[in-house]
Amino acid sequence: MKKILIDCENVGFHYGHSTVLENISLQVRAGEFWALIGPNGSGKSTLIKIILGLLKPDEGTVKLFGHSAESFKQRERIGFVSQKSNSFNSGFPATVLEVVKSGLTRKVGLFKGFSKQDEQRAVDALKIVKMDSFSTSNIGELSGGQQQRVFIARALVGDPDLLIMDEPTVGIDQKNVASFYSMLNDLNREHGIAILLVTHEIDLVTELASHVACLNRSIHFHGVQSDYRKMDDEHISSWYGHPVRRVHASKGDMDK
Ligand SMILES: Nc1ncnc2c1ncn2[C@@H]1O[C@H](COP(=O)(O)OP(=O)(O)OP(=O)(O)O)[C@@H](O)[C@H]1O
Repeated sequence: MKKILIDCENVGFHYGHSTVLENISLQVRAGEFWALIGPNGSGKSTLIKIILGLLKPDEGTVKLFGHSAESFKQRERIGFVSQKSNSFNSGFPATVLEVVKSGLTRKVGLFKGFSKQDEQRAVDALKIVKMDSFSTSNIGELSGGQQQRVFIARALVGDPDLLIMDEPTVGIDQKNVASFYSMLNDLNREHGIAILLVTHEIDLVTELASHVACLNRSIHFHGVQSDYRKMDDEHISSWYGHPVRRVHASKGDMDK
């Protein structure tokens, strides 16, 4: 059995009197690719914040790599990319390489210089996301999709086992979304990095993901992708809160 990286057990969370999450039990294992889907306001970002240790659950427990989330020290084992990463304007004074290296500050220390080896790691991370030819460009001069690739490289530079992403394709134009997902597919299949991806793209991404979790305050389905695909749209619509019709993209669409 593969190692459990994220283990949520009966997690509950409230903002004031409003219950946002209840009874969430979810396990993400090494090498798996999870899509976390659900309608607006269903608690996806809140669950991610709890997993990242930014919010404390009111009920239940979260373990990361077998340790309680509070005592988990090896934060570099988890890379995080949010939906707000791609927001630099053209005047922002940092190169692509500098942005990627900033992902090492937790490891290296804020006031220590970067070594040659750190530099090389940043270049290697940029190669993985196919952005190495932009290393000296100013981050603000890149498109939203390119910036988001750089943020993936920044999340990868610490050599994580797990990448958590909260709607990383927000702001990326539709024609670049498929190639972005294709890159995630490579990260997962070729580099063995486990992925937990929050997304609204219920068609494309569930072709990619090995597992799917459907959230709307509680988990309505979690399991392997093939079982998710067998569910009928009416069933999904009933917990989604509005009609959902999935269009099954072929895997070929992803590789374009
Ligand atoms: N800081 C906060 N204080 C109070 N309520 C909040 C706060 N953040 C989120 N909420 C509420 O909690 C619920 C879940 O929000 P959350 O952002 O987790 O949902 P989501 O599934 O990520 O939504 P979306 O798909 O729209 O990004 C929503 O009703 C939201 O209004």
